[in-house]
Amino acid sequence: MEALLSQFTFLSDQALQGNKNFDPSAMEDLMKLFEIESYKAWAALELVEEKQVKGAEITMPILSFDQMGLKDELLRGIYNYGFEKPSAIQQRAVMPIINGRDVIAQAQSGTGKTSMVALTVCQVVDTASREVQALILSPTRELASQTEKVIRTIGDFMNIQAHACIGGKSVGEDIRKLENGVHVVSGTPGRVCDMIKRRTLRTRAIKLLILNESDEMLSRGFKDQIYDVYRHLPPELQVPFSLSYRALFKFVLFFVIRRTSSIGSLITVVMFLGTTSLCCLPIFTQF
Ligand SMILES: Nc1ncnc2c1ncn2[C@@H]1O[C@H](COP(=O)(O)OP(=O)(O)OP(=O)(O)O)[C@@H](O)[C@H]1O
Repeated sequence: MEALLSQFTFLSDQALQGNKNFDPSAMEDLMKLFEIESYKAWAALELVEEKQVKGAEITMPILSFDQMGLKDELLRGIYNYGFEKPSAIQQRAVMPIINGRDVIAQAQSGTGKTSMVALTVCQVVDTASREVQALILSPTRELASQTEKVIRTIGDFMNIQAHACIGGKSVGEDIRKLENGVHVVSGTPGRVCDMIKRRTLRTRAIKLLILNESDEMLSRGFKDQIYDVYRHLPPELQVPFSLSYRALFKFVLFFVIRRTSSIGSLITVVMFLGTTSLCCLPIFTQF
């Protein structure tokens, strides 16, 4: 796997630098191999107890919200929302994100990914500052606005200010809200890009860019807009991705490689396989 990854980085660097020796078909072949190898690795890991897995750095699941070291007001918001304990994906993915890692989190629908995004954002944001510190991009208006609502509800006791920046809604209202100052923006790529270009959405304090259902965003043709947004963000940005369950991993890997080959980063992959029961297979991959 390590040899594959270094070849991957080599090829993506060639692509990024516009090297004329870059061979897209070699990249495609490598992607296929990588996918097969990854799935083999995950399938093998599924057979063993998490704590016995060797050769991969493992994040142990954190079984209660109390053990996550979250802000008191956030904990109140979580319990008030009716959550008693973290779901399986939350147990694995929340801490690595809070600890500043880029994370790829993939799990079935309804397993708590949106809530995971909401609670990590609430933890990372400093409400003493009124600048936008977290940006969440989603493929649909519904998901962007649902995410914003969960953030506002969970973050209610911390007085978090979130705004949904989505196509089809009033531009004037976006401008007014953003100029008043918000901590979090959850939006669709087109409208967010527009707000950034108008300089209404100021990006200098953004430390977290979350790509919600990133596979879906890329397959809907938002790739250029995502890169456009990304270009305007500070270089030391952290980028967690969420993926729908059946996502083709390679869409995201293209983005990850493109990003990590220029700045270097540590990615945590948290995946769940199995349709009837959840298997939790965290793998750290060093690029
Ligand atoms: N820790 C938890 N405890 C109890 N309920 C939870 C928890 N996390 C999420 N839920 C609830 O489970 C449902 C699904 O959660 P969420 O929307 O976050 O999942 P999702 O994986 O993003 O789903 P989808 O892919 O369908 O959007 C919601 O009703 C949410 O309130």
